[in-house]
Amino acid sequence: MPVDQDFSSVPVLDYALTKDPATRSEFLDQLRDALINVGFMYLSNPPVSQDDIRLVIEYAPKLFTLPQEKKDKLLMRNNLHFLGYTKIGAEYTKGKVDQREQYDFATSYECRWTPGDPEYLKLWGPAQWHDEEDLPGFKEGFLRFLGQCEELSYQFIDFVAEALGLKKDALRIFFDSVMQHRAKVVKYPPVSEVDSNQGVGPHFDSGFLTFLLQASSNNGLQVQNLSGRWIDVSPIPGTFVVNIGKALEMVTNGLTRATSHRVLSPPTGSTPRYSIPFFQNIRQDLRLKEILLKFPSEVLALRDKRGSVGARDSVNYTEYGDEDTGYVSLIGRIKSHPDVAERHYPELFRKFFPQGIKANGGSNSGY
Ligand SMILES: O=C(O)CCC(=O)C(=O)O
Ligand SMILES: [Fe+2]
Repeated sequence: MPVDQDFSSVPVLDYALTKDPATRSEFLDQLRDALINVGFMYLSNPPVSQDDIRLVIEYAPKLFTLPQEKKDKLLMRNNLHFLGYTKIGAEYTKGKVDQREQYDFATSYECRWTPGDPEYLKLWGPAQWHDEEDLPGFKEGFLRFLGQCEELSYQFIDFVAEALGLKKDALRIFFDSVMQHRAKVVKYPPVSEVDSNQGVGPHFDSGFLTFLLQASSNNGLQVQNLSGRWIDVSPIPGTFVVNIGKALEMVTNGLTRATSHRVLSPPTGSTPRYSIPFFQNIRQDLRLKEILLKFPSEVLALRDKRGSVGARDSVNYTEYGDEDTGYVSLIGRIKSHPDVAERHYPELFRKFFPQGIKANGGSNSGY
């Protein structure tokens, strides 16, 4: 694509347009363009209660001001499902330490792994929560918020199918009737308080769609355009930022773009930045290469007009296609959280960290 047609800002799509038959196709046209050419968009007027959005944003800083020993009780290192609290310094992207503190939560789910099953079934299981008296109302409010994000993620995937010229329910084959999706609450301290400005290093998300709430007014999130330039995604109150993961890019044959993104730490003297991403998972037992979706030629022509996207700073998900999606996700988690892997997945840990954690660090985020 000629550089003058490359994106220099992230488009804003208004979900209210989907409600009226007269404006629905306008939404689908904007969505198609954003999916193919940008890979990122803001979504205004999302079907998620603004009261619940305000509620989870209000709780975000409180999760981190709890005494350290309370946070440590929920350490992800002690959790088979990679759920819980991660201190600064324990997470890596492309072998470099990310300067962020975070909790990984998830929608409700009981682990289904039993001996003899694939190990990746251990990835899904119950989240860890603080005692009710330490954060009254948080668990209930956050789960209510996650339920709405989940519903939005299914509605949105149907719009993605339609925008790409597929049947409305064509992408539903990637979901089981019972699924687990994940979400995080993240804190990025100012650069003066941490070791580098790598809030999170350049990466692609791994699943289908990500819905991100920017929970403070700080800049910091950036996406890489087709020519490799970093573009700011400044917070717009009341919106979600929606982006595409590697799995969706793969099943759409590169039609939709998983776009490389990163977060720079807030500058010295700034308040911390907070964010709340929701990650839409897909079934764990699929091999993406075996699933062929057929797109209309006029839609494929739009991809060809865009051209192929050159190498990005991010790591790749080359395993997708040949392995079960659950295994690919597990590898992503192992590389991002080697301390969890060392404890709960010793064989895979040795495979990916033959010299131990310190020698080669982790290698990607993926979430
Ligand atoms: O915090 C953000 O704004 C982005 C986080 C992100 O990209 C991720 O965790 O995958
Ligand atoms: Fe991400």
